[in-house]
Amino acid sequence: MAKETSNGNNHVSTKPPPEPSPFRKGKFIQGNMRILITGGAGFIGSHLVDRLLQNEKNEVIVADNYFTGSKDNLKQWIGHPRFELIRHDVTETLLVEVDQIYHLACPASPIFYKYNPVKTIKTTVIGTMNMLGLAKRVGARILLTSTSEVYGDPLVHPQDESYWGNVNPIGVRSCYDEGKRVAETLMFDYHRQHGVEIRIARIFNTYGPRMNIDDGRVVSNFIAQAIRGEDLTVQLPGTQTRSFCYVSDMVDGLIRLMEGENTGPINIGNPGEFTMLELAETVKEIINPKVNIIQVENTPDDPRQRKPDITKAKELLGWEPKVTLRDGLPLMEENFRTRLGISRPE
Ligand SMILES: NC(=O)c1ccc[n+]([C@@H]2O[C@H](COP(=O)([O-])OP(=O)(O)OC[C@H]3O[C@@H](n4cnc5c(N)ncnc54)[C@H](O)[C@@H]3O)[C@@H](O)[C@H]2O)c1
Ligand SMILES: O=C(O)[C@H]1O[C@H](OP(=O)(O)OP(=O)(O)OC[C@H]2O[C@@H](n3ccc(=O)[nH]c3=O)[C@H](O)[C@@H]2O)[C@H](O)[C@@H](O)[C@@H]1O
Repeated sequence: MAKETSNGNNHVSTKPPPEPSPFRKGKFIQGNMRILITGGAGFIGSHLVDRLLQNEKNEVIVADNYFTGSKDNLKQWIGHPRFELIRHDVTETLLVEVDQIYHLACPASPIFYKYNPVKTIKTTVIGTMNMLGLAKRVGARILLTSTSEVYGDPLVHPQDESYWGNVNPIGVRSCYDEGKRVAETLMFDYHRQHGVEIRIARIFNTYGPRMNIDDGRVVSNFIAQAIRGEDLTVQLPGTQTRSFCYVSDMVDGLIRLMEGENTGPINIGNPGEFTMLELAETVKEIINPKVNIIQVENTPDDPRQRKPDITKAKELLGWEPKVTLRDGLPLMEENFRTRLGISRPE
């Protein structure tokens, strides 16, 4: 019987987990932990690489198609003996021998995931199926970075993991929301049917250094606009809320989830909740008090409120975020100023 790691009886696998590599069972010498990170050239993935490679017992392989990520995010590791970078699209089969898989590959910013919605669905569905097939073959544990978007435009506030969501199945965001919902389903089906060891993180808006400057997400937009002295574009109505988690806290939560005994899904996010107007005011105050805040049209199906209930993460992972928005914004500002080549006025 597989270990009881899940949150409901019908979610617990009746199959033993697939056998890990014989290398893992070596009596005298245990090899390094080999970790695959799909989407590791992206924003969260590259910070995860940094953290995992601090442990000398870890080897990291990144597989990424560079759609929204870049080699630049990993330049400090290229040529390192415990690091390998593969240009690979997860919608194709990948044959590697690994012990753990952090499966992040997927465009995350709405403007990027809506750019080619069919490809986004292929990435979430076929990509996740491919990674689960790999996990099954090599006996690896796999963690999926799911999203708070599985809750859609939530009718429950704050959102806890038992909420099934309020998602438009045919809207312009559905390629991502529904794609991630199917990815979660696939994870639990491979767990129940094949015993694959799974972990699911439901990530809430995360920000920090290395986000693409023209990424389109709200924190990167406002910071780049404030540094350039442009208007901060608050999309209507401006009263919609989000909860923003600094990337170092996120990486810490993901590793704890991977190393722990719970399948999830577990919300990982910062419960501090802000309206977009409040966020704009805060960015203005901290980065450039001279800029104007303007209101612009929004896109369809934008969720009106979002705030994680992180009781499970606290209890099961001993995790809670440490970095407040006011502490995180200046860290991101510094990184954006360097990349934009605009220093802080004296
Ligand atoms: N940042 C957030 O606020 C947030 C919130 C919820 C969930 N997530 C999830 O976390 C993960 C990482 O998000 P991020 O913010 O770092 O985004 P990101 O866009 O910076 O990173 C995604 C990475 O995946 C790669 N990728 C995309 N499609 C691929 C494919 N078909 N094959 C291989 N690689 C592919 C991209 O090139 C990029 O490097 C995503 O799965 C996203 O859905 C992020
Ligand atoms: O937490 C999550 O689960 C999701 O968070 C974000 O999705 P979203 O919250 O829509 O991200 P943004 O594009 O940053 O939008 C946040 C809010 O800011 C507003 N916004 C955005 C950009 C802008 O310039 N101005 C502005 O007011 C949007 O209307 C929206 O209400 C991520 O990009 C998704 O990948 C992720 O899954």
